[in-house]
Amino acid sequence: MLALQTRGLGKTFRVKRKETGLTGSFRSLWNPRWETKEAVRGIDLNVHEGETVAFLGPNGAGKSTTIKMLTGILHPTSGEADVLGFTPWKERERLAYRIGTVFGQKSQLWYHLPPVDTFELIGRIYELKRDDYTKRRDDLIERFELGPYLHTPVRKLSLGERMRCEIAASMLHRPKLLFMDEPTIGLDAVVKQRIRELIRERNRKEGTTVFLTSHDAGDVETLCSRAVVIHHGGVLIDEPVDKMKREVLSRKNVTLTLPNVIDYEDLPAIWGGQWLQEEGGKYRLTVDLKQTNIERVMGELIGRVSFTDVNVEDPPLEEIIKHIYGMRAEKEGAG
Ligand SMILES: Nc1ncnc2c1ncn2[C@@H]1O[C@H](COP(=O)(O)OP(=O)(O)OP(=O)(O)O)[C@@H](O)[C@H]1O
Repeated sequence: MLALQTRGLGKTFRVKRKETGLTGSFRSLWNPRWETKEAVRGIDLNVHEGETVAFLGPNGAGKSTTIKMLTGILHPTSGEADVLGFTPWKERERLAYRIGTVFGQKSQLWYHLPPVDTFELIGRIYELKRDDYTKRRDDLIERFELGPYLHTPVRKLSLGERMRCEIAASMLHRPKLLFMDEPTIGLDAVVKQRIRELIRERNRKEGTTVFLTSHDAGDVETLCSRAVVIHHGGVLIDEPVDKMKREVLSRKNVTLTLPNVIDYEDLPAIWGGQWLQEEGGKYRLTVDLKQTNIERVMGELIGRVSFTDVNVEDPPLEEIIKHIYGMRAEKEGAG
């Protein structure tokens, strides 16, 4: 069964045209000129119940605008969407009972209240039966380990603590479909990983469909089974994450901080690795995990370079997407 379907979904904004110079600024104040901006241009998507979909793309690609249309916050300019049997912008309230939303950059918890009070309010807003609500709340508190800060006002929580509460709150009414816009933004690696596990667990245990945007390749790799990449408002790639992993997610960036700035030529050749740009005393090595593994690379580095700090992470998603374009263009050229 489909949880979500769109056909030609598009959104155009009307924006004031920027005029140059002082005279232009005054003119646009009294007599603004308008132009249209196509944020989303005809997206076709099918998401099945229980799927975990990463909705990716560079800054300004149209991800948030699409999520806003799918949750009923924005009216589209063109096209259709069906989310759990509802047309989001026409049946927003009814849809709200069936979906959960998490916006990493915007808190949905009451800032001055402790999370436990927000949970209580949500329970009442969604008219949850008392026994069901208590059981569900206590289960989420236990799984998300919220006990220690349940009674602390949200404004005093760390970002990681708040995000766990945000996600638990979005799940209180057992939504069938979760929309998450950058749920791990700004979190440290350990908290990110824990949050991914918790979302994945809900997907496995309750079959919750997850539709997530992120700039973090780790979110895609550990959480999602399918990746949809959009660019300039249209779908470019729609494929299983496993395929993407085989092609491009098999790389890691190792950043070393050296005590002194040295010449690139003095850096040792590392099997399966390639040295990239330098910033100050930082040197980046891109490692192809199809050829080697991090343990081996670290072994080689420790014996041959003296460094003061090391950091191993996924390449930025923008880099991965660029790499995909490059590979596809090469293939098409060769074919
Ligand atoms: N209310 C608005 N009025 C005018 N233009 C808008 C509005 N909202 C978004 N846009 C424009 O639409 C385009 C898509 O924006 P959107 O926020 O959907 O991108 P995004 O993929 O979510 O980007 P990011 O990764 O930076 O959050 C951008 O060019 C943006 O400037």
